[in-house]
Amino acid sequence: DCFHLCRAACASSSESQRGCRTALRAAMAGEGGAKHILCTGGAGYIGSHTVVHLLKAGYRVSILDNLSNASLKVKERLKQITGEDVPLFTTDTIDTDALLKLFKEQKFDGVIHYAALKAVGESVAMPLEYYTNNVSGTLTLLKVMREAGCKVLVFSSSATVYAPKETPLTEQDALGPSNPYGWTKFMIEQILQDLYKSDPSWKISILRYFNPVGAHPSGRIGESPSQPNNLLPYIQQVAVGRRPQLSVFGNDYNTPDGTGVRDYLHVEDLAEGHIAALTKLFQGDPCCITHNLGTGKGVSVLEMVDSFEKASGVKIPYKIEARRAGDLATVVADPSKANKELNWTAKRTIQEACANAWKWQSTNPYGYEDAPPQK
Ligand SMILES: O=c1ccn([C@@H]2O[C@H](COP(=O)(O)OP(=O)(O)O[C@H]3O[C@H](CO)[C@@H](O)[C@H](O)[C@H]3O)[C@@H](O)[C@H]2O)c(=O)[nH]1
Repeated sequence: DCFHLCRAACASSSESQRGCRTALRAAMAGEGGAKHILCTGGAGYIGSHTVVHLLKAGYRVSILDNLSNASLKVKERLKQITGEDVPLFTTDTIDTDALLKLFKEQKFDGVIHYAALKAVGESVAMPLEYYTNNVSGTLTLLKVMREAGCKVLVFSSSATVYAPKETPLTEQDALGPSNPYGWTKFMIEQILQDLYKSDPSWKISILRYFNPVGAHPSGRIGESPSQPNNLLPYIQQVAVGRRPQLSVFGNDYNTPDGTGVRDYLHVEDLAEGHIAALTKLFQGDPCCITHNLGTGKGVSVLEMVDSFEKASGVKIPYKIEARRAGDLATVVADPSKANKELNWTAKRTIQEACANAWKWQSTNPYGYEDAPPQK
């Protein structure tokens, strides 16, 4: 079919990729036109990687991002990767009038909603900001989507909605977040279920991600936290000399090497999971359906350090410290529902994730920011 022919014809230059996408969109036009997707939070870590894959799959894309935790530089990096100048609107999701205007002007066919505050510790200190931004922002977006008749939504949820448990987690497992950030995701999931019950013409996909890692293989986009909380970004910053050493939070857990075990998922696989979910919504009946996106495999902190050292050739000094409050020994997904229903599987390895993360970090040691002045 056209899609596979186009893919086969795709060379690596962005010029020919653009030609390929034009052909793909022309083919989609025969089926009612290339769908126009709005990615809220599309300049962020996961959003920016998804934009690349949406374009590759023949979608038209616009980004909505208030740049509170993202850089305008992402726009030029996306152009370098894809050859396309993706429109970026800096509207806030809680600004109803601006959103209404945007939806009137642009005619979106669907939305992937990433825009949110996401730091667990910060959410404990600033719950009102988190509930306002994440929950109220989503309510505004949903009301505007309803008003505009745009009722296709992929929502960025998190494994953090589950109640603490140490076996592979299925979508049926008990929910119960342990911090305000997690509660905002939990509440939005509930709002989406209620919305669908009230109006079953919506098509809604809720994706619960486990631990996204890695970067685009080009090294042009990646995760860029100024203060990293998560394991791999911290290791990356130790590797480029921004931090002296890694603190390993506990080595007395009931795991093979005593350190915490998580389900690390390459951000490129995660991006493809969104394309699979979105495409399924467009092809299928109205629904409100939830899927875990993870690998199903656990990796310990020390295994991650070892993989990163091998991928980068850089030694990561670390020190064993006390357990971090609230951490569990093991959190791993059961991804079989997504494997089956979305025909999606996480394919990339931890080694690939480390190699890609290193390419990004070593060529952009301060992420999208300029290096601080020398003392
Ligand atoms: O400097 C560090 C950072 C982390 N860890 C350990 O590394 C593992 C992973 O930690 P982290 O990368 O912080 O991920 P999680 O604690 O699993 O939390 C992530 O994954 C959750 C979903 O599973 C989301 O809710 C959170 O937002 C997201 O930060 C854990 O065992 C931590 O104890 C360290 O030893 N040192």
